[in-house]
Amino acid sequence: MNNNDIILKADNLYFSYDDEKTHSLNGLSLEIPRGQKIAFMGANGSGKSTFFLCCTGIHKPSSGTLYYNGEPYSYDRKGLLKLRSKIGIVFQDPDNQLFSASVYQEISFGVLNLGYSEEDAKKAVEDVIAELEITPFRHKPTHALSGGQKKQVSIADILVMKPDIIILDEPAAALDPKHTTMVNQIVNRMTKSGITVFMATHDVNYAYEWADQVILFHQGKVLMQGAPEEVFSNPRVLEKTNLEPPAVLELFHSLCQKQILKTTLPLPKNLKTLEKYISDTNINTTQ
Ligand SMILES: Nc1ncnc2c1ncn2[C@@H]1O[C@H](COP(=O)(O)OP(=O)(O)OP(=O)(O)O)[C@@H](O)[C@H]1O
Repeated sequence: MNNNDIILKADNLYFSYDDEKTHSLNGLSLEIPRGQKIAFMGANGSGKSTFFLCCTGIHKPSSGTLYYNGEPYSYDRKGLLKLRSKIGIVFQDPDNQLFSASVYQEISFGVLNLGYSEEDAKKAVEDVIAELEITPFRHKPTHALSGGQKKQVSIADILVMKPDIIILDEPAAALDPKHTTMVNQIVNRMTKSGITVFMATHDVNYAYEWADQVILFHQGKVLMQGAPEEVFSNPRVLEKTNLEPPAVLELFHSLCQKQILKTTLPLPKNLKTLEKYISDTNINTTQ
């Protein structure tokens, strides 16, 4: 792959929270292609959140280098300001992110801090309020919002800055099905507009269908990176990271074993494709 196609690269990162005996990142290296949807998976404590905090410049690795658009990270004030505007993180718990009194203040804080004029900030905030359907509660204090509304505002906080990369740490955690669907729709719109999306998730079915690439973390480094079909068809790495294969793949393989479907078919991405395989087979056998 051409180097210009790599938006973020990590080279041999180490990071420890307290002492140098336990490494939360333990020689982690990876390359992320621009404009893709990347699912980060792995057991609890495997280092996903720590890596995300390093990506945004909140943590600095004790050794190793991060590159954004081919340039090594710079941790001076100017470098960090640039990182903050280009790589945004939406935390798992919105209460760790929202700190302004009102929704409007909350969403405008980031752009005003980046030096937008009042007028440009107003336009950017209004656009994102409309896009994320925040209008009905735009005048509410942030502490009075529901969990789903808080999640919408915390995504708006980041989107308003028009980042190149948006990092979502388990965006559907604690959301009901309606709000999960809404967040998924927002994420789909982001990827269509060319933003590179990193998402930590434990949901193998979602990751399998959604992601262009899956990165499996294990003990602070990358165990495997590849297309979802490739990663989720590897029983050894799934077992090591405590992951089950996606339901649609399990069903497909079981139908192949029973010789209802042919193993030569491409792996189905979702249940709709699997249903089509089955109905095509029925048509072929009844003709
Ligand atoms: N603030 C902290 N202080 C001390 N240790 C921490 C802190 N945050 C994370 N760790 C440790 O760093 C390691 C990696 O944790 P991290 O939160 O990055 O994993 P994760 O893959 O995001 O986990 P999860 O899926 O549970 O969110 C773990 O051993 C964890 O205990």
